[in-house]
Amino acid sequence: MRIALIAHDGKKADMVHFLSGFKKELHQKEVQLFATGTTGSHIEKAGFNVTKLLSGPLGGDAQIAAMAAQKELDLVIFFRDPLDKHPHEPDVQMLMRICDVHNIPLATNPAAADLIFKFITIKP
Ligand SMILES: O=C(CO)COP(=O)(O)O
Repeated sequence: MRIALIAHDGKKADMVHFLSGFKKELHQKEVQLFATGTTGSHIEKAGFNVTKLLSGPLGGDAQIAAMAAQKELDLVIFFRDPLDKHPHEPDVQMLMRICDVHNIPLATNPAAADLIFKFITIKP
């Protein structure tokens, strides 16, 4: 299971908190985590192994989108901050569009991500 993790600045703490609730599941060797740069640093500090890509505003969202388009991801978790502005909003929209084009599951808030993780982890 290849999972991409992205969080806007106002949601990075939520991302770490969310992942901490699934520590055991996420440490299984078949789970591979990818993240945009700064999100990845936060996740790493919380004790997870994660492949860090570029920071979002520098192209990280676009890199994740490229991976999704090439079927290199099974799930994208993107905690967006709907109350803030982002200079790379076109990249954000592009990433979500690519997920829909290629039918990649995309969770944009902790409640949706929680449902997906619970579904995945109870499956054999
Ligand atoms: O900007 C982002 C998503 O659009 C996230 O990028 P960072 O993880 O580098 O902050």
